[in-house]
Amino acid sequence: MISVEEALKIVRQQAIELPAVEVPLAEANQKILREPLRADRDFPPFDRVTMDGIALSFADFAAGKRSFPIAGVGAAGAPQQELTRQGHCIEIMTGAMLPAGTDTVVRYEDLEIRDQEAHLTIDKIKKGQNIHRRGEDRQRGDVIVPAGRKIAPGEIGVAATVGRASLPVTRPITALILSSGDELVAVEEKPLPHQIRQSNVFSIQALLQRWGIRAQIMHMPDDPATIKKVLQEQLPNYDVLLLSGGVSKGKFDYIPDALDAMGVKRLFHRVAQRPGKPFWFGHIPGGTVVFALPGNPVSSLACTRVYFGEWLETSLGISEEKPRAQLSREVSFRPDLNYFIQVKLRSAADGNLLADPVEGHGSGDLANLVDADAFLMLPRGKDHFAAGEAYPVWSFR
Ligand SMILES: Nc1nc2c(c(=O)[nH]1)N[C@H]1C(S)=C(S)[C@@H](COP(=O)(O)OP(=O)(O)OC[C@H]3O[C@@H](n4cnc5c(N)ncnc54)[C@H](O)[C@@H]3O)O[C@H]1N2
Ligand code: MOO
Repeated sequence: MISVEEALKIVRQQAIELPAVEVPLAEANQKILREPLRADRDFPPFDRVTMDGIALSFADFAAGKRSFPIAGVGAAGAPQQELTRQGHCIEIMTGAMLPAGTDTVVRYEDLEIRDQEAHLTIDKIKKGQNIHRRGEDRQRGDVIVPAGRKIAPGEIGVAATVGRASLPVTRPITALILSSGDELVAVEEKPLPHQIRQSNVFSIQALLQRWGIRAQIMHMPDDPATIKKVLQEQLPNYDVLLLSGGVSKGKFDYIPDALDAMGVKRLFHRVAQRPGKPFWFGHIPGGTVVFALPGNPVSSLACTRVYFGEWLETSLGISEEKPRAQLSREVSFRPDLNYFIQVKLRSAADGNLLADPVEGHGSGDLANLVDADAFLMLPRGKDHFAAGEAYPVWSFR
């Protein structure tokens, strides 16, 4: 049995390289950008008026002028106007190019217009006011978004503004979620007294959607020959297989042997943690990575969130230190295991993230997951955890 830290390290070492694919802008959100986005023009591309009002020359104001005959009107989207008559102004709208021959904009709220003339109603204006200067934000040729960045609404807006209708992004992972167990029946079926409905595969599929993965689902009976056949057929088709159930010590727990027989190399089996102790992890060298998750619903969800999440984020180059949350009350846990305790998260008045333990009835209690938001990792080596102590947290909401 290995420690959580060793297990995480091994999982990270199996990160894979994914190719880049071109996707339409509308599908790029949350994916990883593979090439830098550069400014094709200055940001903004011209001296942009930021208030509806009049554009004038500050020198006229400084010379004492307070009334300005209107020489023209400029809308956003119209070519640049030019003020040629000294002491005049041009009515100008937000988003328009600043007219040539002007350097200052006064908003409508600070003037009155009578007889085609604008009369200022304020005494103080600043030279250059209400203008967003050309190139003030970024210069043409600047890298605005570096390669490797996770795309979010800001990056989408920049891509659009520099004229990219499609973007090169990391191809999404292909994943198959495979359950096993003769007690499991389809969701649509009415279980007999000794049966239960499939649920893990759907929870795991939903969890994977947080990373934009559309995983397939399949079920296998507890029959070694069938399991091997399904594995043989499916292993070459996916980057990842997530198996649920059949990895502990039961007489019908065939998964580890079947994986071994199909050439999947075991990298570890059993981790010093609860839930999820019987977790099995391996790979086909240079090929498919396999997460064989313990069948209990809380265990399979916790292992997917923590280990699959870490593997995926490392593969995508976006693995980060996990956020931490503070226990809101004391907890005792005696076994010499890391404890991924279920918690509800809330933010305290001082801004700290607080974790309210919601322990439930063990790793088979799938109803408890609806009362929780996250797994908080309490470390081994102590059995009493005081209120206020902070630990890493993995949200599954
Ligand atoms: N002698 C031992 N027994 C067990 C150990 C152990 O160390 N020694 N570990 C326990 C722990 S911890 C866990 S977790 C489970 C994991 O066992 P398996 O991975 O072999 O899972 P199964 O036995 O197939 O299933 C466990 C439990 O979960 C239900 N299940 C399974 N798949 C699904 C599914 N797709 N949807 C809903 N529910 C599912 C299954 O019916 C069982 O009730 O082993 C302990 N035993
Ligand atoms: O992995 Mo088991 O989850 O401790 O019941």
